[in-house]
Amino acid sequence: MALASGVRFAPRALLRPWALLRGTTLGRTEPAAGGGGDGARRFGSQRVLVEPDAASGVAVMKLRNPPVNALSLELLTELVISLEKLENDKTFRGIILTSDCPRVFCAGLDLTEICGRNPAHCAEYWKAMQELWLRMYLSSLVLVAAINGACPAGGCIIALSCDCRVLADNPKYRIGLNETLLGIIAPFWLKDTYVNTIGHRASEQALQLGSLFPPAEALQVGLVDQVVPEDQVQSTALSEMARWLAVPDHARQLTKNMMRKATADRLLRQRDADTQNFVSFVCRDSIQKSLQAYLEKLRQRKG
Ligand SMILES: CC/C=C\C/C=C\C/C=C\C/C=C/C(=O)SCCNC(=O)CCNC(=O)[C@H](O)C(C)(C)COP(=O)(O)OP(=O)(O)OC[C@H]1O[C@@H](n2cnc3c(N)ncnc32)[C@H](O)[C@@H]1OP(=O)(O)O
Repeated sequence: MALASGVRFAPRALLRPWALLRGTTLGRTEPAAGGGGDGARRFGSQRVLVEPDAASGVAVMKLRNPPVNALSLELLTELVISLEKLENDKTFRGIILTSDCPRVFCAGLDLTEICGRNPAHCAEYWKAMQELWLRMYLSSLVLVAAINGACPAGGCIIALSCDCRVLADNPKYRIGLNETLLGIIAPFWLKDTYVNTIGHRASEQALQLGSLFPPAEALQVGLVDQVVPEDQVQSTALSEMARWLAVPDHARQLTKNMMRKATADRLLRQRDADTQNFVSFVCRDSIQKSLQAYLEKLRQRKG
């Protein structure tokens, strides 16, 4: 990902993303409802809808992996590819990331990807999670999260990777890293991202307690930048975007890189070890049992 200055952000480490997309519709371009010209054409994939506005240089990227936008391997892969596509298109300077699923921004890791799966699958899955975080955290584009639903754990990771967060004012839309309540542990790079956002003491407390913050508290602790009525989330995200885009790209990009590079480099240096830790941790019998019990609880809660 080369900047205008020639500085490179994240190395293109990933994956074989295309191999995962058999049977999906990524790359399809279609006119948006009521749309006409180029700026109104949308593209995307099965699970990520992209509505680009060439005139403003801003694309709205919608997660649509119902019912709760759980981060399946396919969703992670499609997000990386959509992000890359926008980054490689000089028309675009910013992305507003939001959810197409009612009441949920993103439910975090898709627990079915790590429950009852073999170590190779868990490793592939975790590498895709690392890749998305690296790409988002170091993106040269401005990323604004328009958080229009619940945002636990991995959902919060996605939001924290953005430059700015706008949360809808609904007490059900809680945000935070609740991993400990599932009996799992946030990896160091996620902890670092939390600390970078809300500071050490607040992170220490929130991580250990697995706190999920309702909007007013999320604002107070600095986890989000604005809390607004639900019907103003998109317009506020657009206003925020305008504020960020008022800054010359090269200066903003280099500053972002300066602020975030050390955190990303730490993962890049230990990526394999982090994957091994993850796999050996989640494949333990005791962890599998608690994840299974958590999933079961979620499924029963429904009825
Ligand atoms: C050294 C390091 C070592 C190890 C590191 C270890 C781990 C890595 C750590 C951290 C990274 C991140 C971790 C995670 O993200 S774990 C996932 C955490 N997510 C949650 O706790 C959220 C769970 N979901 C909910 O609370 C609710 O679903 C939600 C508030 C999002 C929406 O509520 P709603 O009432 O609208 O929907 P539900 O009826 O609850 O759910 C519908 C449907 O979806 C299924 N579901 C929900 N969440 C998940 C999920 N995360 N994965 C898979 N499936 C999920 C739910 O079971 C229902 O299914 P069904 O009954 O079959 O319709």
